[in-house]
Amino acid sequence: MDIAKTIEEVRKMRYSTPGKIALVPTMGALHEGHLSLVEEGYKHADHVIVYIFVNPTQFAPHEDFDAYPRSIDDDLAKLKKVGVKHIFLPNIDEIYPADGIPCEVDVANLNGILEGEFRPHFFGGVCRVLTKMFNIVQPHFAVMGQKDYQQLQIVTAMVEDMCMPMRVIAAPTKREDDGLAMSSRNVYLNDKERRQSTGIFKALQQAKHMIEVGGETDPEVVESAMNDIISTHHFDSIDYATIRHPRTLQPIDCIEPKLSGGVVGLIAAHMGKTRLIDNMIFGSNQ
Ligand SMILES: Nc1ncnc2c1ncn2[C@@H]1O[C@H](COP(=O)(O)OP(=O)(O)OP(=O)(O)O)[C@@H](O)[C@H]1O
Ligand SMILES: CC(C)(CO)[C@@H](O)C(=O)[O-]
Ligand code: BAL
Repeated sequence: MDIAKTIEEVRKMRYSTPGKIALVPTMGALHEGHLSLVEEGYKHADHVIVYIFVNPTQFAPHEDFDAYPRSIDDDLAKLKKVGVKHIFLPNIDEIYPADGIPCEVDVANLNGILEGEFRPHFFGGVCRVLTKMFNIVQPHFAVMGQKDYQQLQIVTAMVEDMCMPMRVIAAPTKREDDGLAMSSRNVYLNDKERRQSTGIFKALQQAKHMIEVGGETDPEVVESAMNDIISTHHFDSIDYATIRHPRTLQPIDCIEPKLSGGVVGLIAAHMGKTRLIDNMIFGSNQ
Protein backbone atom coordinates (compact mmCIF):
# COMPACT_ATOMS: atom_id res chain seq x y z
CA MET A 1 0.00 0.00 0.00
CA ASP A 2 1.21 3.46 -0.89
CA ILE A 3 0.36 5.94 1.89
CA ALA A 4 0.77 9.63 1.04
CA LYS A 5 0.85 12.02 3.96
CA THR A 6 1.47 15.35 2.25
CA ILE A 7 -0.15 17.21 -0.65
CA GLU A 8 3.08 16.84 -2.61
CA GLU A 9 3.16 13.07 -2.01
CA VAL A 10 -0.48 12.49 -2.95
CA ARG A 11 -0.14 14.58 -6.15
CA LYS A 12 2.94 12.52 -7.08
CA MET A 13 0.99 9.31 -6.33
CA ARG A 14 -1.99 10.49 -8.35
CA TYR A 15 -0.01 11.60 -11.42
CA SER A 16 2.20 8.52 -11.50
CA THR A 17 -0.97 6.36 -11.55
CA PRO A 18 -2.26 5.98 -15.12
CA GLY A 19 -5.97 5.76 -15.99
CA LYS A 20 -9.10 7.02 -14.27
CA ILE A 21 -9.02 7.85 -10.57
CA ALA A 22 -11.90 7.62 -8.08
CA LEU A 23 -11.53 9.35 -4.71
CA VAL A 24 -13.38 7.99 -1.66
CA PRO A 25 -13.51 10.67 1.07
CA THR A 26 -13.83 9.28 4.61
CA MET A 27 -13.29 10.17 8.23
CA GLY A 28 -12.09 6.63 9.00
CA ALA A 29 -13.56 4.12 11.49
CA LEU A 30 -14.35 2.18 8.35
CA HIS A 31 -17.27 -0.24 8.00
CA GLU A 32 -18.86 -2.12 5.11
CA GLY A 33 -20.60 1.07 3.94
CA HIS A 34 -17.23 2.66 3.25
CA LEU A 35 -15.95 -0.51 1.58
CA SER A 36 -19.00 -0.48 -0.72
CA LEU A 37 -17.92 3.00 -1.86
CA VAL A 38 -14.51 1.55 -2.75
CA GLU A 39 -16.21 -1.24 -4.70
CA GLU A 40 -18.36 1.34 -6.53
CA GLY A 41 -15.20 3.35 -7.30
CA TYR A 42 -13.60 0.38 -9.03
CA LYS A 43 -16.68 0.06 -11.29
CA HIS A 44 -15.94 3.50 -12.72
CA ALA A 45 -12.19 3.97 -12.38
CA ASP A 46 -8.91 2.09 -12.76
CA HIS A 47 -7.65 3.18 -9.34
CA VAL A 48 -9.25 4.19 -6.07
CA ILE A 49 -7.63 6.63 -3.67
CA VAL A 50 -9.18 6.59 -0.19
CA TYR A 51 -8.54 9.51 2.10
CA ILE A 52 -8.95 9.31 5.87
CA PHE A 53 -9.19 12.69 7.57
CA VAL A 54 -11.36 13.61 10.54
CA ASN A 55 -12.18 17.12 9.40
CA PRO A 56 -12.23 19.57 12.34
CA THR A 57 -14.06 22.35 10.49
CA GLN A 58 -17.32 20.38 10.19
CA PHE A 59 -17.62 19.85 13.95
CA ALA A 60 -19.06 22.50 16.28
CA PRO A 61 -17.14 23.00 19.56
CA HIS A 62 -19.75 20.96 21.51
CA GLU A 63 -19.70 18.07 19.00
CA ASP A 64 -17.66 14.87 19.07
CA PHE A 65 -14.45 15.79 17.19
CA ASP A 66 -12.17 14.56 20.00
CA ALA A 67 -14.26 11.46 20.72
CA TYR A 68 -14.86 10.58 17.05
CA PRO A 69 -13.83 6.90 16.62
CA ARG A 70 -10.31 6.56 15.20
CA SER A 71 -8.88 3.18 14.18
CA ILE A 72 -6.21 3.75 11.55
CA ASP A 73 -4.49 0.34 11.72
CA ASP A 74 -7.79 -1.48 11.47
CA ASP A 75 -8.91 0.83 8.64
CA LEU A 76 -5.74 0.19 6.63
CA ALA A 77 -6.13 -3.59 7.09
CA LYS A 78 -9.73 -3.39 5.79
CA LEU A 79 -8.69 -1.32 2.79
CA LYS A 80 -5.83 -3.69 1.99
CA LYS A 81 -8.27 -6.62 2.04
CA VAL A 82 -10.48 -5.00 -0.63
CA GLY A 83 -7.48 -4.22 -2.81
CA VAL A 84 -6.97 -0.49 -2.18
CA LYS A 85 -3.39 0.49 -2.95
CA HIS A 86 -3.54 4.27 -2.65
CA ILE A 87 -4.25 6.09 0.61
CA PHE A 88 -4.07 9.76 1.56
CA LEU A 89 -3.59 10.25 5.29
CA PRO A 90 -2.82 13.90 5.90
CA ASN A 91 -2.44 15.54 9.29
CA ILE A 92 -4.47 18.61 10.20
CA ASP A 93 -1.67 21.14 9.50
CA GLU A 94 -1.29 19.82 5.97
CA ILE A 95 -4.92 20.61 5.15
CA TYR A 96 -5.33 23.65 7.40
CA PRO A 97 -1.92 25.38 7.66
CA ALA A 98 -1.78 27.73 10.63
CA ASP A 99 -0.98 30.72 8.40
CA GLY A 100 -3.72 29.95 5.83
CA ILE A 101 -6.48 32.51 5.23
CA PRO A 102 -9.77 30.56 5.49
CA CYS A 103 -12.23 30.55 2.57
CA GLU A 104 -15.92 29.75 2.76
CA VAL A 105 -17.73 27.51 0.28
CA ASP A 106 -21.49 27.93 0.57
CA VAL A 107 -24.17 26.05 -1.38
CA ALA A 108 -26.62 28.71 -0.27
CA ASN A 109 -30.01 27.09 -0.94
CA LEU A 110 -29.12 23.77 0.68
CA ASN A 111 -26.67 24.52 3.48
CA GLY A 112 -28.96 26.09 6.09
CA ILE A 113 -31.81 23.57 6.18
CA LEU A 114 -32.25 20.11 7.82
CA GLU A 115 -28.73 19.04 8.92
CA GLY A 116 -27.58 22.65 8.44
CA GLU A 117 -30.21 23.89 10.89
CA PHE A 118 -29.06 21.49 13.63
CA ARG A 119 -25.34 21.51 12.74
CA PRO A 120 -24.69 25.05 11.48
CA HIS A 121 -20.92 24.44 11.06
CA PHE A 122 -21.38 21.24 9.18
CA PHE A 123 -21.79 21.87 5.45
CA GLY A 124 -19.44 24.85 5.38
CA GLY A 125 -16.76 22.55 6.79
CA VAL A 126 -17.65 19.66 4.48
CA CYS A 127 -17.64 21.86 1.35
CA ARG A 128 -14.38 23.48 2.40
CA VAL A 129 -12.53 20.23 3.04
CA LEU A 130 -13.91 18.55 -0.10
CA THR A 131 -12.98 21.54 -2.28
CA LYS A 132 -9.46 21.24 -0.89
CA MET A 133 -9.34 17.45 -1.32
CA PHE A 134 -10.78 17.58 -4.86
CA ASN A 135 -8.22 20.21 -5.84
CA ILE A 136 -5.40 18.33 -4.12
CA VAL A 137 -6.15 14.91 -5.63
CA GLN A 138 -7.85 16.01 -8.88
CA PRO A 139 -9.78 12.76 -9.30
CA HIS A 140 -12.13 11.92 -12.18
CA PHE A 141 -14.79 10.77 -9.71
CA ALA A 142 -15.66 11.11 -6.04
CA VAL A 143 -17.79 8.32 -4.57
CA MET A 144 -20.16 9.41 -1.79
CA GLY A 145 -22.85 7.57 0.17
CA GLN A 146 -26.60 8.18 -0.05
CA LYS A 147 -26.73 7.65 3.70
CA ASP A 148 -25.62 11.27 4.00
CA TYR A 149 -28.27 12.35 1.50
CA GLN A 150 -28.13 16.11 1.97
CA GLN A 151 -24.32 16.03 1.90
CA LEU A 152 -24.49 14.12 -1.39
CA GLN A 153 -26.88 16.69 -2.93
CA ILE A 154 -24.76 19.59 -1.72
CA VAL A 155 -21.46 18.18 -2.94
CA THR A 156 -23.01 17.26 -6.31
CA ALA A 157 -24.36 20.81 -6.64
CA MET A 158 -21.00 22.29 -5.66
CA VAL A 159 -19.07 20.20 -8.19
CA GLU A 160 -21.54 21.05 -10.97
CA ASP A 161 -21.98 24.74 -10.20
CA MET A 162 -18.25 25.35 -9.67
CA CYS A 163 -17.50 23.45 -12.93
CA MET A 164 -15.09 21.13 -11.13
CA PRO A 165 -13.78 18.72 -13.79
CA MET A 166 -15.02 15.57 -12.08
CA ARG A 167 -18.23 13.73 -11.29
CA VAL A 168 -19.84 12.70 -7.99
CA ILE A 169 -21.04 9.10 -7.94
CA ALA A 170 -23.77 8.14 -5.44
CA ALA A 171 -23.56 4.76 -3.71
CA PRO A 172 -26.57 3.13 -1.98
CA THR A 173 -26.82 2.88 1.80
CA LYS A 174 -25.43 -0.32 3.35
CA ARG A 175 -27.56 -1.57 6.22
CA GLU A 176 -27.23 -4.01 9.10
CA ASP A 177 -29.52 -7.08 8.88
CA ASP A 178 -32.21 -5.31 10.93
CA GLY A 179 -32.14 -2.25 8.67
CA LEU A 180 -30.03 0.17 10.74
CA ALA A 181 -27.85 2.21 8.35
CA MET A 182 -24.18 1.44 8.96
CA SER A 183 -22.40 4.42 10.48
CA SER A 184 -19.14 4.96 12.31
CA ARG A 185 -21.09 6.51 15.18
CA ASN A 186 -23.14 3.30 15.73
CA VAL A 187 -20.32 2.16 18.06
CA TYR A 188 -21.59 4.75 20.57
CA LEU A 189 -24.86 2.80 21.00
CA ASN A 190 -25.20 0.43 23.98
CA ASP A 191 -27.11 -2.85 23.50
CA LYS A 192 -30.51 -1.46 24.44
CA GLU A 193 -30.04 1.66 22.32
CA ARG A 194 -28.84 -0.47 19.42
CA ARG A 195 -32.09 -2.49 19.51
CA GLN A 196 -34.28 0.64 19.72
CA SER A 197 -32.34 2.38 16.95
CA THR A 198 -34.10 0.30 14.27
CA GLY A 199 -37.05 2.66 14.81
CA ILE A 200 -35.61 4.99 12.18
CA PHE A 201 -35.58 2.30 9.48
CA LYS A 202 -39.03 1.13 10.52
CA ALA A 203 -40.37 4.68 10.24
CA LEU A 204 -38.90 5.00 6.73
CA GLN A 205 -40.34 1.64 5.71
CA GLN A 206 -43.77 2.64 7.01
CA ALA A 207 -43.57 5.89 5.02
CA LYS A 208 -42.61 3.91 1.92
CA HIS A 209 -45.61 1.63 2.41
CA MET A 210 -48.01 4.53 2.97
CA ILE A 211 -46.85 6.31 -0.20
CA GLU A 212 -46.15 3.45 -2.58
CA VAL A 213 -48.86 0.98 -1.51
CA GLY A 214 -51.44 3.16 0.25
CA GLY A 215 -51.17 6.07 -2.23
CA GLU A 216 -50.94 8.65 0.59
CA THR A 217 -50.33 12.11 -0.89
CA ASP A 218 -50.34 14.30 2.24
CA PRO A 219 -46.77 14.76 3.55
CA GLU A 220 -48.05 15.75 7.00
CA VAL A 221 -49.87 12.43 7.41
CA VAL A 222 -46.71 10.51 6.51
CA GLU A 223 -44.51 12.71 8.72
CA SER A 224 -46.85 12.18 11.65
CA ALA A 225 -46.65 8.38 11.20
CA MET A 226 -42.84 8.53 11.06
CA ASN A 227 -42.70 10.61 14.24
CA ASP A 228 -45.01 8.16 16.03
CA ILE A 229 -42.85 5.16 15.17
CA ILE A 230 -39.65 6.89 16.23
CA SER A 231 -41.26 7.97 19.51
CA THR A 232 -42.38 4.43 20.34
CA HIS A 233 -38.72 3.35 20.01
CA HIS A 234 -37.72 5.69 22.84
CA PHE A 235 -35.52 8.10 20.96
CA ASP A 236 -34.59 11.00 23.22
CA SER A 237 -35.46 13.62 20.64
CA ILE A 238 -36.21 14.01 16.95
CA ASP A 239 -34.48 16.78 15.01
CA TYR A 240 -36.60 16.12 11.92
CA ALA A 241 -38.67 13.41 10.27
CA THR A 242 -39.77 14.95 7.03
CA ILE A 243 -40.77 14.40 3.41
CA ARG A 244 -38.94 16.63 0.92
CA HIS A 245 -38.29 17.23 -2.75
CA PRO A 246 -35.40 14.88 -3.68
CA ARG A 247 -33.12 17.55 -5.15
CA THR A 248 -34.11 20.93 -3.70
CA LEU A 249 -34.85 19.37 -0.27
CA GLN A 250 -37.66 21.90 0.14
CA PRO A 251 -40.97 20.91 1.79
CA ILE A 252 -43.66 19.79 -0.64
CA ASP A 253 -47.44 20.37 -0.49
CA CYS A 254 -48.45 17.10 -2.08
CA ILE A 255 -46.67 13.79 -2.64
CA GLU A 256 -47.04 13.59 -6.39
CA PRO A 257 -46.49 9.95 -7.36
CA LYS A 258 -45.41 10.90 -10.88
CA LEU A 259 -42.88 13.48 -9.65
CA SER A 260 -39.68 12.47 -11.38
CA GLY A 261 -37.30 10.99 -8.83
CA GLY A 262 -40.08 10.54 -6.28
CA VAL A 263 -39.75 12.18 -2.87
CA VAL A 264 -37.23 11.65 -0.09
CA GLY A 265 -37.95 10.89 3.55
CA LEU A 266 -35.22 12.18 5.88
CA ILE A 267 -34.82 11.51 9.60
CA ALA A 268 -32.38 12.72 12.25
CA ALA A 269 -32.93 11.62 15.85
CA HIS A 270 -31.01 11.25 19.09
CA MET A 271 -30.64 7.89 20.84
CA GLY A 272 -28.81 8.56 24.11
CA LYS A 273 -25.65 10.46 23.16
CA THR A 274 -25.76 9.24 19.56
CA ARG A 275 -27.26 11.28 16.75
CA LEU A 276 -28.46 9.04 13.91
CA ILE A 277 -29.53 10.03 10.40
CA ASP A 278 -31.09 8.04 7.58
CA ASN A 279 -33.23 8.53 4.50
CA MET A 280 -35.13 6.70 1.77
CA ILE A 281 -36.47 7.60 -1.67
CA PHE A 282 -40.18 6.89 -2.20
CA GLY A 283 -42.21 6.53 -5.35
CA SER A 284 -39.40 6.96 -7.86
CA ASN A 285 -40.61 4.11 -10.10
CA GLN A 286 -44.27 5.06 -10.25
N1 LIG B 1 -24.06 2.82 5.53
C1 LIG B 1 -23.44 3.44 4.54
N2 LIG B 1 -23.62 3.05 3.25
C2 LIG B 1 -23.00 3.68 2.23
N3 LIG B 1 -22.17 4.75 2.39
C3 LIG B 1 -21.96 5.18 3.64
C4 LIG B 1 -22.57 4.56 4.77
N4 LIG B 1 -22.16 5.21 5.89
C5 LIG B 1 -21.34 6.19 5.47
N5 LIG B 1 -21.22 6.19 4.13
C6 LIG B 1 -20.47 7.14 3.32
O1 LIG B 1 -19.10 7.08 3.62
C7 LIG B 1 -18.52 8.37 3.40
C8 LIG B 1 -17.72 8.74 4.61
O2 LIG B 1 -18.59 8.87 5.71
P1 LIG B 1 -18.12 8.89 7.20
O3 LIG B 1 -16.68 8.58 7.26
O4 LIG B 1 -18.65 10.09 7.88
O5 LIG B 1 -18.87 7.61 7.78
P2 LIG B 1 -20.17 7.53 8.60
O6 LIG B 1 -20.37 6.11 8.92
O7 LIG B 1 -21.23 8.29 7.87
O8 LIG B 1 -19.79 8.26 9.91
P3 LIG B 1 -20.71 9.08 10.86
O9 LIG B 1 -21.09 8.11 11.90
O10 LIG B 1 -19.74 10.12 11.23
O11 LIG B 1 -21.86 9.66 10.12
C9 LIG B 1 -19.67 9.33 3.11
O12 LIG B 1 -19.78 9.51 1.71
C10 LIG B 1 -20.85 8.57 3.65
O13 LIG B 1 -22.08 8.91 3.01
C1 LIG C 1 -17.36 13.71 3.21
C2 LIG C 1 -16.59 13.80 4.51
C3 LIG C 1 -15.47 12.76 4.51
C4 LIG C 1 -15.95 15.19 4.59
O1 LIG C 1 -15.23 15.35 5.77
C5 LIG C 1 -17.51 13.58 5.73
O2 LIG C 1 -18.46 14.59 5.83
C6 LIG C 1 -18.11 12.22 5.75
O3 LIG C 1 -17.39 11.37 6.23
O4 LIG C 1 -19.24 12.02 5.28
N1 BAL D 1 -21.11 11.23 7.98
C1 BAL D 1 -20.95 12.66 7.93
C2 BAL D 1 -19.89 13.16 8.83
C3 BAL D 1 -20.40 13.72 10.11
O1 BAL D 1 -21.51 13.43 10.54
O2 BAL D 1 -19.68 14.50 10.75
